[in-house]
Amino acid sequence: MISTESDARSYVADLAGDAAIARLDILIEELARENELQNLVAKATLGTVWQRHVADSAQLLQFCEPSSPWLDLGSGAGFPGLVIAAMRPEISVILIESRKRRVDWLERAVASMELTNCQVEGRRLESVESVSAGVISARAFAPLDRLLALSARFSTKDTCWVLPKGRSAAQEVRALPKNRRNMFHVEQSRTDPEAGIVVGRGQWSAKA
Ligand SMILES: C[S@@+](CC[C@H](N)C(=O)[O-])C[C@H]1O[C@@H](n2cnc3c(N)ncnc32)[C@H](O)[C@@H]1O
Repeated sequence: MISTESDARSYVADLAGDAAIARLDILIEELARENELQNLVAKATLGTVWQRHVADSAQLLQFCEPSSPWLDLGSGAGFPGLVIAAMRPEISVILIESRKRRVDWLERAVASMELTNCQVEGRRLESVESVSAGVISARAFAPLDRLLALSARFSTKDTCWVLPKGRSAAQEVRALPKNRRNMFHVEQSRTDPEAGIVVGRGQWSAKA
């Protein structure tokens, strides 16, 4: 379990190296500044930002082979999407976010971090043009059934899903229709012993 800030930083460095750490340091510095102006993350989490946000995002790389495009739904402050883009420059990452101030923040962060593999779709997911996603991630975006209904059209038989879901992960999977829920399983989070990540592969069909 990743239980200190230095553990979290080393964990990310081991997965992605110094260039990624340099980009993430920029993110953390700018996030602290921007959080004074808009509520991007809970203020209390800024002191443990490597554990609560950066490593929490980075761990998704251990559950899914990254492939393009990686769609991050409801990116908000940029987690996990900005972290994945910083750690995997060879993957194209699309951040989908509807709130204007957050879209502006994400665009500034992409520029400051000098990410050339990351694009911000500043609109509601419902109006984003369909693409075949290599990976779909979403942290704190929507209940699982709604998330799947909204994003089914981006999935193919090869799409990998990584959906941090906190304590409700297993319960949300159990609530899916019986004949289709077996494409998902729950992995334990490495940053929070009580949290689960819904992981799956395949195409979700919006119809039963
Ligand atoms: C609770 S925040 C989570 C942000 C980030 N993923 C994180 O974990 O820090 C959810 C974000 O989803 C965005 N959102 C909600 N519904 C959306 C939709 N239909 N399309 C695009 N973005 C949406 C909100 O504006 C908000 O920024």
